[in-house]
Amino acid sequence: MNISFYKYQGTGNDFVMIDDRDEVLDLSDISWVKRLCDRKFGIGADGLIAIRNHKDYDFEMVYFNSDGSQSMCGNGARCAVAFAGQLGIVSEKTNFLAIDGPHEALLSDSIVELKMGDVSSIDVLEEDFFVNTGSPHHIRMVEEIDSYPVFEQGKEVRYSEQYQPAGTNVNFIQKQSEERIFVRTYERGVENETLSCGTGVTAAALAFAADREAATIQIQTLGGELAVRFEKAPRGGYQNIWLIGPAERVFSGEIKL
Ligand SMILES: N[C@H](CCC[C@H](N)C(=O)O)C(=O)O
Repeated sequence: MNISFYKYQGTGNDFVMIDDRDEVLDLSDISWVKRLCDRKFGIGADGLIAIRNHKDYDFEMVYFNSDGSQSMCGNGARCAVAFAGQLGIVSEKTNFLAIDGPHEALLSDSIVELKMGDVSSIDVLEEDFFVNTGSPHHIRMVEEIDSYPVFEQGKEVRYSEQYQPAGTNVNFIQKQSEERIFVRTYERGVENETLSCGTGVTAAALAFAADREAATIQIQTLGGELAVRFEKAPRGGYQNIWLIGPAERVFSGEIKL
């Protein structure tokens, strides 16, 4: 069976996007997901997203990491909103469903503002932090982030005993100012450093500015610039968390499944 696909990227986190509203894809068999994401034998991507109809929302996004595992993906969700705009499913505002629940998003030109789920707590782990922003994230503040061994250190934390069996994503942060951080991420399910991670920079911004009533943090990643806005919730935790940045179509094609 041949299928059409689009390739999108959000600050260098890249995805195969498929309009599966006619539900022809077998989402229970992940072998084709891994092949399409393979950078030598397939299209090549950090992840793959299938868009499906849903009776209660504009659309549903089903996200797969390149190893076939599923999770919430912030950059992928921003790209899904841009793709839904391209398909004419949404215009400026949308409500869609992802694995971690419903999300609101705003689309203007190639900028997508994505409302993330509320965060109930930030766990302090000696020098580090842990935050779940729809997917799990370990956060470590470092100096000299340019030369930091992200792959080696990220892999060690991702497979450490404390996170077995599910594992975690691992984000390294360097403070650049009170309002700006540089974030590099080792991503679970990609099992490598990615150029950016949407749920990761959201977790990093919350951990960095955890004591503020409200904040907008600019985040530099290897793949481009993102911003995260949030406020403290009255009964603890954080709410009105928005992930903001570009989402762009790179190319389209057809491939044999
Ligand atoms: N690898 C992550 C999911 C994708 C996260 C990242 N691509 C994002 O933009 O949030 C995980 O397995 O939890």
